[in-house]
Amino acid sequence: MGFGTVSRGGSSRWPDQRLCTVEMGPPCHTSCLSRRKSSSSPKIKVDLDSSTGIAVMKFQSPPVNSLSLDFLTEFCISLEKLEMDRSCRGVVVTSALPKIFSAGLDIMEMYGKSPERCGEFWKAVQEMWLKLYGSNMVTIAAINGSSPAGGCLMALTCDYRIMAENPRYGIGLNETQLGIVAPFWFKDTMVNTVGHRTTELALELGLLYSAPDALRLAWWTSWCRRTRC
Ligand SMILES: CCCCCCCCCCC/C=C/C(=O)SCCNC(=O)CCNC(=O)[C@H](O)C(C)(C)COP(=O)(O)OP(=O)(O)OC[C@H]1O[C@@H](n2cnc3c(N)ncnc32)[C@H](O)[C@@H]1OP(=O)(O)O
Repeated sequence: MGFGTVSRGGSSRWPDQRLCTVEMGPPCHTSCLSRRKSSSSPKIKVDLDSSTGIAVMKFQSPPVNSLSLDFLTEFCISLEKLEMDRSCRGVVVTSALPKIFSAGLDIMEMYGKSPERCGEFWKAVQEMWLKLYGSNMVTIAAINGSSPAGGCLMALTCDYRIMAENPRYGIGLNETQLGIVAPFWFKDTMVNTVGHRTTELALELGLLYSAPDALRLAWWTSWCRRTRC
């Protein structure tokens, strides 16, 4: 898989060349197996291959990988651990569930909760964004399913995006369709990737894009024809 250039950088872990290639090669032989580190929390599984420096973080929170307080907390802890592991240079975030990358913020977290709990949840959403956006590692979203609203934010916050091509999968900040205004920093993250005009239209109409449509609008430089990638 090949990826395009980005405007961010400044970390020693970024490759010298601005064009970065990630090889997802055949299964390793025995000597390589010892270089693999796995860790699993209830909602997130992480596999780090120290020989390549690439970690794969898989979301495993059925039914839809919604971003609950628990999920976000586990996500931040997993990212921090990788951040502290000097053998890790890049992380691929993806889903272990069929058809869904992430359904976005957990709606149940925003209903009938105490002000304290709401505050804690909202802080965790912001923390996820800050940690992912500010990561020293190369971050890649392998979007193997639908990714509305907060799921889209997470993908946009990564340095690169690859999406599986399937007409049933949509990605976008569709909050308007839900009667919610996307927070300004959701909007800014989208502007940084696809520009003002596309963002304006997408947010006004609450659009969800298919992989080829999103590619045309420069959401990413690659998409994957397999339904699972
Ligand atoms: C306290 C906060 C203070 C701050 C206040 C400001 C708040 C502003 C927030 C603004 C930003 C908002 C960002 C968001 O991300 S809001 C969430 C937006 N996401 C959605 O609306 C997704 C809706 N879901 C879907 O479109 C589909 O479910 C999906 C395409 C993801 C999957 O479709 P599928 O047909 O496969 O599955 P189902 O629809 O049958 O769903 C299966 C079960 O999953 C539950 N579900 C779905 N989405 C969510 C979700 N986001 N949170 C929690 N639960 C979710 C769904 O209800 C089904 O459950 P049941 O099986 O129990 O019925």
